Amino acid sequence: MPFIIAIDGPAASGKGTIARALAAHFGFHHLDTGLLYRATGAKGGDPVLAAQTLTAGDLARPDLRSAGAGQAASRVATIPEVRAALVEFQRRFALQEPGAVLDGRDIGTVICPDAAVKLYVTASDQIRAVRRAAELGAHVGDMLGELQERDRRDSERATAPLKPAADAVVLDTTELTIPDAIARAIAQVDRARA
Ligand SMILES: Nc1ncnc2c1ncn2[C@@H]1O[C@H](COP(=O)(O)OP(=O)(O)OP(=O)(O)O)[C@@H](O)[C@H]1O
Ligand SMILES: Nc1ccn([C@@H]2O[C@H](COP(=O)(O)O)[C@@H](O)[C@H]2O)c(=O)n1
Repeated sequence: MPFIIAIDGPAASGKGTIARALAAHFGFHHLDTGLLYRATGAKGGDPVLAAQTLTAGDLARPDLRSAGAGQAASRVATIPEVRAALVEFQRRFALQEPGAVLDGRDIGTVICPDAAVKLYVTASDQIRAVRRAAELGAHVGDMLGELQERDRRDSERATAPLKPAADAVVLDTTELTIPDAIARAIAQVDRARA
């Protein structure tokens, strides 16, 4: 039985940083599920058809990390048929041996409700905006508005809204360095594997 780690949380909270580090530490596969929605939004045309026909090339577009691609992703992510088109790929990915780490918004609640470890990674709005602004070379105020708008859309949508799973461990990275946040996540996984 593969070991599944589900990581959810709001935008720029540090999910991807922790997910990549856990995958490297434990030798697991990693899927950044946000990339599926970013690629769907960036493809244009009918979003449902875009999600149904995603290719490796779509996921390798160089413009997917932009704030605009994040906004487009969160709009198509409100469409139930788009989400449905992406479920099977994510669940199949999660079943790879020896284990997999998936990060997104609905991994612990919808995609992998039986995951062995569920982390809900969060941080204050302000610190997330500062970190994302540094990453993209953008203004903190612009990033703050962008993140808050996306979080609101993600939390308020009817299908698979952003929320912690009832059995998720909350990891607030506001006051944590990257190595400290990773160490806490590794400790949670070690505890579950013991
Ligand atoms: N604990 C931390 N301390 C300082 N910077 C951090 C910390 N965690 C992550 N970062 C930085 O914050 C930015 C956002 O982190 P990351 O991309 O991991 O977030 P995310 O939740 O995966 O974002 P998204 O929702 O857009 O996929 C990155 O530049 C990352 O290096
Ligand atoms: N499991 C997921 C993952 C992502 N989304 C939507 O995609 C947007 C971009 O995600 P990032 O992780 O790359 O920031 C995000 O704002 C969500 O709207 C999702 O719905 N479910």
